[in-house]
Amino acid sequence: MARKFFVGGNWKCNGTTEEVKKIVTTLNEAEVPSEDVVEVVVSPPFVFLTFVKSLLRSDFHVAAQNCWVRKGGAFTGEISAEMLVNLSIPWVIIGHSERRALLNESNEFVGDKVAYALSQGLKVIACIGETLEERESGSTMAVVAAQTKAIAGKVTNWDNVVLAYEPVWAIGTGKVATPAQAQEVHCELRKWLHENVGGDIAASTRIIYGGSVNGANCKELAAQPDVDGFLVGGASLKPEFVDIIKAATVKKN
Ligand SMILES: O=C(CO)COP(=O)(O)O
Repeated sequence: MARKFFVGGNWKCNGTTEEVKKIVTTLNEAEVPSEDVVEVVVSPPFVFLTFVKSLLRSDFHVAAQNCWVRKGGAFTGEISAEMLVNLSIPWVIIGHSERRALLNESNEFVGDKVAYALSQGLKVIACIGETLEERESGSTMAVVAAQTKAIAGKVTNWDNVVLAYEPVWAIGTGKVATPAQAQEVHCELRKWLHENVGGDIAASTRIIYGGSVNGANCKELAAQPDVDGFLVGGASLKPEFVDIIKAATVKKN
């Protein structure tokens, strides 16, 4: 089954109103492959979500960077999945390594969040990835399999899930995984899905790569058979994000 190329821009905790307008203007003026070829989703901080949604071209979509694990209520500072649905925000990023590390989000908690967000009708970019220590000790696959298992155990319908492999050592470091390193893990993850979830789901679920992706390295990564797109941090705030979107055409050659 064909997997449509997916490019997400995770703006993290960045931007002023002026900067946000500038990024959106650049995206709106860009000539990129059609929606049939590439799915583009940008993820501004919560406070800019509706603003970006109102300005953004209609073939690009928005994602929140997080949401609460259950129904909203007395949870000061949290944003619920129901609120995102109410505002017609279609996507949410869950389990980013920055939240796992800095806010102690466990595999279990991330799995619960993914399940709840899906149950409310959101589409989810679920993030996994190993630290440098884990890679160097040879436990990369064990770590990402455990993270994926915690998610897979609670997901009944994979149609609205994109799996983002983001090695922690590659995030914000300029130290991108080599195409071979990315392909190896993506291929293993697809095998894991095949064995533990099902062949059809393994074949149809997009597994995207994140970690120091930029305009210069995106094409080689995109050419890998199991790399179905990207989740981009720093470079998604810059005009080169457009070049990363265009890397989708590599798949058609
Ligand atoms: O964390 C990331 C995307 O979610 C990747 O960040 P960088 O592209 O800045 O390395």
